[in-house]
Amino acid sequence: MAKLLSGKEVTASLNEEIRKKTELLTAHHITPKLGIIRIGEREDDISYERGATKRCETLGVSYEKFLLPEDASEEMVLNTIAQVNEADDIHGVLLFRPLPRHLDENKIINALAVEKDIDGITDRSMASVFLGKQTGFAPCTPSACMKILDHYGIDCSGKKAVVIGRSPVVGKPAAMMLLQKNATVTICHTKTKDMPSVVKEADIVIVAAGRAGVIGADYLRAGQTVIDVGINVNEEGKLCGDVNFADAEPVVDAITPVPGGVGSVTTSVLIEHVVDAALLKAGLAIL
Ligand SMILES: Nc1nc(=O)c2c([nH]1)NC[C@@H]1CN(c3ccc(C(=O)N[C@@H](CCC(=O)O)C(=O)O)cc3)C=[N+]21
Repeated sequence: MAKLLSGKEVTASLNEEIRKKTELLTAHHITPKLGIIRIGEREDDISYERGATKRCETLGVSYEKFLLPEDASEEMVLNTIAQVNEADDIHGVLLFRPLPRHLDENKIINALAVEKDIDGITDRSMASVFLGKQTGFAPCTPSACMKILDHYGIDCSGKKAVVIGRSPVVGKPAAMMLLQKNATVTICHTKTKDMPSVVKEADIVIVAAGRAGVIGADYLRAGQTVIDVGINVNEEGKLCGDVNFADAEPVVDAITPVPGGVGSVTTSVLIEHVVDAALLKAGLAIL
């Protein structure tokens, strides 16, 4: 039976740190504020938004939503970004991805002020992750994976790590963060040959495949730590990961559940980044 890596436990300790930081801000009459830009009505954007606004409320962070229709023009979106960039009271911005197909994602993302880019989506933020520098915020989801490994004292140095998925939001930055922790890193993707045997070699597996339950026992072995990034809704309407939990759990050493794993930590990291952005702006912290 695997050790359960509870996101709730990591979230609880992160929330403690966030509270200390908001107290410092309050002492300086500053309320940290999150700006949320959502284009359209995508179900997973809305569930992330619901989680984030709820967490804002419990942690004393304010927020403002900027909701645009699915068919919003590039000009409308760029105007909204200019508005949040200029808003003196907004410290960090969450712009949901992917954007609707008719929009130039690269142009829009890079219009966001880098100091407000708390989900590390701009090229400049991403470059700091790839260069191992702390000059911007790292994307929240791979950061949440690292927080879970740190919290449970899972040492990556010299270990074989496999990341399944190469998306700019999760897979690629996760691989760079594992490299920063001195792991030997392999990235698997849809063109990888004989993925099960590659994944079996790993000591640490980060799964961001983007498809429900696709990683089963044939990919896994005893001794592994498995971090499941997937948040999918199955036929019964229940949340499930990219790992087939029932198959994996009896085999591996440690695994994150879904729900209650990476997703809940991601939301806390997002709020921590808003608070950090407010501290940085006020000169109360340095990166
Ligand atoms: N720029 C950008 N960054 C993202 O990270 C991003 C995005 N766009 N677009 C949408 C997807 C989807 N996504 C979710 C995160 C948490 C829950 C979620 O359900 N969270 C629950 C916990 C779920 C659990 O316990 O596993 C909560 O926070 O309470 C859902 C979906 C992020 N994404």
